[in-house]
Amino acid sequence: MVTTEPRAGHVPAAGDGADGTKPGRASELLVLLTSVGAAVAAVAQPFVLGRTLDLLLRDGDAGHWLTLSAGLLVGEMLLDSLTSLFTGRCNAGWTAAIRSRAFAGLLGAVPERARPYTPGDVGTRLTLNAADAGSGPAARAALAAALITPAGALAALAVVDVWVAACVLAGLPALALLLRTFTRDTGASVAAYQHTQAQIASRLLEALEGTATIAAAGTGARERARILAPLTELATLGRRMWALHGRALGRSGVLVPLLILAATAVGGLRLASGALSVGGLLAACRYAQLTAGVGSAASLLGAVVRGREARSRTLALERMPALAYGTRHLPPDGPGDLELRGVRVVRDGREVLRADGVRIPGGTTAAVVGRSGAGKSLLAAVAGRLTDPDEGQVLLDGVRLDRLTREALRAEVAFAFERPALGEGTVADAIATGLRPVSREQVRQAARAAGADGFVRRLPRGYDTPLPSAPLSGGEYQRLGLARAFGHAGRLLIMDDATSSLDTATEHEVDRALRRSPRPGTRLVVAHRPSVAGRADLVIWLEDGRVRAVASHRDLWNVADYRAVFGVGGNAASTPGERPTQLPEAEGARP
Ligand SMILES: Nc1ncnc2c1ncn2[C@@H]1O[C@H](COP(=O)(O)OP(=O)(O)OP(=O)(O)O)[C@@H](O)[C@H]1O
Repeated sequence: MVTTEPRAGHVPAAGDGADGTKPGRASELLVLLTSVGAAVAAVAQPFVLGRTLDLLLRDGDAGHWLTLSAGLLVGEMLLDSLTSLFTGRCNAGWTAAIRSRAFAGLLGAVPERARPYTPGDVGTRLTLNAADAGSGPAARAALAAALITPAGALAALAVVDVWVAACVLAGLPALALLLRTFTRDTGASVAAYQHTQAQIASRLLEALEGTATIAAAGTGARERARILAPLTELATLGRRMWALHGRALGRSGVLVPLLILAATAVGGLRLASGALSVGGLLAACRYAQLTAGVGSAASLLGAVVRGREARSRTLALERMPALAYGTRHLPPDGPGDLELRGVRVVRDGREVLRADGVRIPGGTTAAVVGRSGAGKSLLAAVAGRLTDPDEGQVLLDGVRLDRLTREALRAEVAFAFERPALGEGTVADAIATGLRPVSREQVRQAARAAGADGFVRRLPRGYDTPLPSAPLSGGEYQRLGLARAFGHAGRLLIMDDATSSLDTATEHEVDRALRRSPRPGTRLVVAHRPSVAGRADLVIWLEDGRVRAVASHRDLWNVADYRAVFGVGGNAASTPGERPTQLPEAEGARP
């Protein structure tokens, strides 16, 4: 049975309650309650104030109406302050939850699916967009309350004087139209603005990664222009958003006073005809003002629209497809037999890998060899289930990888990459990080096997040196990545270009140390050097995504096409089986 890994969005993320409840929900409710309370107080005020005025004019004593007026005023102020407080808490809670869910979605996704998202784009989604999305719920609650005020005010106005109410009602469609146009236009601009922001961040990060290349090529000015190119568009979009805001405010700035003026005029006529008291006129004018205040919802509406667009960007990370895991475990003490059966990988409608009947006996080392783009990394990814093949199966000790539990898979299959991501802890942390706890002694052993112990001990604080302050070369960093993989290796270790920065002698030492390990396991090594392929027990030779041969390096070396993979020409026999020619001495390995 195959179970689906709990989706990132369903995993209680940092900031969620222990029961998985949404962190901002309580604050969101409080924002709604306090802003509704403030709206009710605002709607009640004109009526109470008008009544108080009438009583004062008539008797000179308004009694408890005066207290009620003061109470409503103070109450509204208090509720407004509480709304601000809860809005801050609500925004922070939602932002944290949205960010950690998006992050969890990204980390749990099939790496293949995460590839199109550049680091800059991801950074923008996790920072700016998460914050905008986190402000959305409170803005929505405030907007709902903000609509209560004009609706309530209109109803109260109808009670106070139906003619003034009719006058205000006649002007409302123009205000509604204004808000509708604003929402529509802002939505499109905000989406484009957020996209362009991400574009600039992506280009900046790309350039930061390639500073050495840029400096060497002297292309700094061109690079700067490339990064800043979308800035013109960003500025245009920003100006357009401000123009939309300005236009909405300007139009409502004309419309609202006109509406209030008309309502006051009608109220004045009603007062003159004796149909309305002085207090009634005061209340009617205030209600007209509150009803027309619907135009002020524009800024809240802007925040809601911005939040909605930003949320769709964080959801794209949160809902990335995750690998499904099974419920099976591997047979204990299995040798690590690996088999690829009818494997086919298709990308963009093109078959990029086909491997059928490829068997790697447990405890042996297999080198994956082929020209650039032949499918080596893809085969390594499929063999360790970083991605699933579109067809076929991969079996480890007879069990399909996709039937294994996540723990069984990751405990028994370790990866080492060309550019490992080791975090910002100490050197010891970098090696020890993994599914299983690793003792200090095991950290040292792994480092020794990876040829890292010597340089680590020369670091200012040895294994306790924080990585960001450790002056490491590319090859040394790579050896720490190897040490981590060795420290956690189960029955299958996959090394994808993981020794590319090592000199041949060090690489040879690493290989020897691995062979001496008490449980060597099976190793799949993506190899670019004949020396590595020469030391492997067998070679999987890939050509244009297909397995051209599985044989020993010694046998394959007879084939001119195979030698050409390593850039070695010569007129040796071009079919396997003939006597092998010698490897170049410089590579230090003979088949
Ligand atoms: N996500 C993808 N979308 C489209 N094509 C892809 C994708 N992943 C891999 N490919 C294609 O599959 C082929 C094999 O890629 P792979 O990275 O496995 O090559 P490789 O042999 O490891 O190359 P190199 O030695 O240069 O690293 C390439 O043509 C590559 O463009």
